[in-house]
Amino acid sequence: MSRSPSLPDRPRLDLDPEMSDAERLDAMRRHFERILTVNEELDERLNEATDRQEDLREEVDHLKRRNEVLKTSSLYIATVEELTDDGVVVKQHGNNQEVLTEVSPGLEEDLEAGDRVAINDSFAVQTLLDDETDARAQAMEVDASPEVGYADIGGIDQQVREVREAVEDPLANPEIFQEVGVEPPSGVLLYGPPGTGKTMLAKAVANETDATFIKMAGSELVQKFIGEGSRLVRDLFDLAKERAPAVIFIDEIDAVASKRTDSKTSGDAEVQRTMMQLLSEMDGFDDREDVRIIAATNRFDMLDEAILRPGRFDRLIEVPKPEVEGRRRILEIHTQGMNLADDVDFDALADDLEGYSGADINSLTTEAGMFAIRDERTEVRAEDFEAAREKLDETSEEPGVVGAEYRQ
Ligand SMILES: Nc1ncnc2c1ncn2[C@@H]1O[C@H](COP(=O)(O)OP(=O)(O)OP(=O)(O)O)[C@@H](O)[C@H]1O
Repeated sequence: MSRSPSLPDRPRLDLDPEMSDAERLDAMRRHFERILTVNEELDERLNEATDRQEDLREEVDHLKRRNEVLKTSSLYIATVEELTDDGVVVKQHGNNQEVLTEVSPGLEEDLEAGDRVAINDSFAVQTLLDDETDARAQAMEVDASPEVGYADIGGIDQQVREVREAVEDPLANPEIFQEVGVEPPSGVLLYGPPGTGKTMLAKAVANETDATFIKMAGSELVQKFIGEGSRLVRDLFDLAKERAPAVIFIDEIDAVASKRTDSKTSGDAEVQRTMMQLLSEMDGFDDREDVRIIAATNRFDMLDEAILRPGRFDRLIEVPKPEVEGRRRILEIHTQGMNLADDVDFDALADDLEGYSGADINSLTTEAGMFAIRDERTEVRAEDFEAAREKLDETSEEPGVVGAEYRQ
């Protein structure tokens, strides 16, 4: 950086007592002119300094922002072990490394042993995090006895059979597998368009085997803190073992198990770590007969093949949209409690609903009921189903509305 030139000297007025009045006046005029010049020069220097100050301020702001980004993009999760006079002992999640570290000013008083905190690259504690149980509760749905049975699922009988074979038999009769000497499939992967009954299938199999249903959405596993996703995966498997017999259902598995991309952002690395944790939990799961794992995806094409290897998700079951007979059955299931008029013809209706998923058919029946209510009738007629179908077909033209993106 160049150093500023020194400031101009202050002009001096030298008056000689021998001077005549005219000479004095002249000297004073010249002095006055010198003062004006110096003043102009100082003004100019002041403007320069103000501009420079402005530039520096911008630079400081920029550096502050960068610092913020750096701080937030590289935080790790740790648990406070002990508060000592020399600092705080924290244990980092993931590698269990213990370190004695310092705390950001203003945080010291809030910390207690057992707290979950975010630490930066140099292990300094940056933030106090919410209670871990909150994070767990948000990410997982636990249902001791889901109220879905096989009879509630229509049009995918073959898939129900396959899931029962791969999940129910090892839970209910593990000895058969031992006697025959074969390993039951490790994990079942259900794939197909949205709303075709994948979640229902997983719930039904948990219900019918009296197992606890534990659901986690893949998108919830992709956490912003380093180490958090893999920790949740570990928690998920620990919880399943505690609550066994249990069915673990990982929805949207593509969020954690997509093909590797070329980009090397820290977010991708974190997703990779979460997937590795998932694979290692599955690989290390020897005595797994009382915990079964089901995953689901709408994006089979995106999956990393590593998760499909033997011993992992090695039973693939496609859950397609229902054919006409399946649509008829799903219509029956979802109108069971409805007061239907004689003119409702399920065969004709099922024929017309080409491309509808189970979830679409469920919406259709509810919508038809709404038309009857609006018309102040207690009986649902064929015309209500027709009006409901028109309404759903209309909304499905708009992107983002149920059905639009996957109805071929
Ligand atoms: N085969 C089916 N039989 C009966 N009802 C169905 C069927 N498929 C879907 N439904 C209805 O649609 C709702 C949503 O289905 P579900 O959540 O099981 O779909 P999904 O395949 O898991 O969807 P996503 O991929 O979007 O998670 C169900 O609660 C049920 O009312």
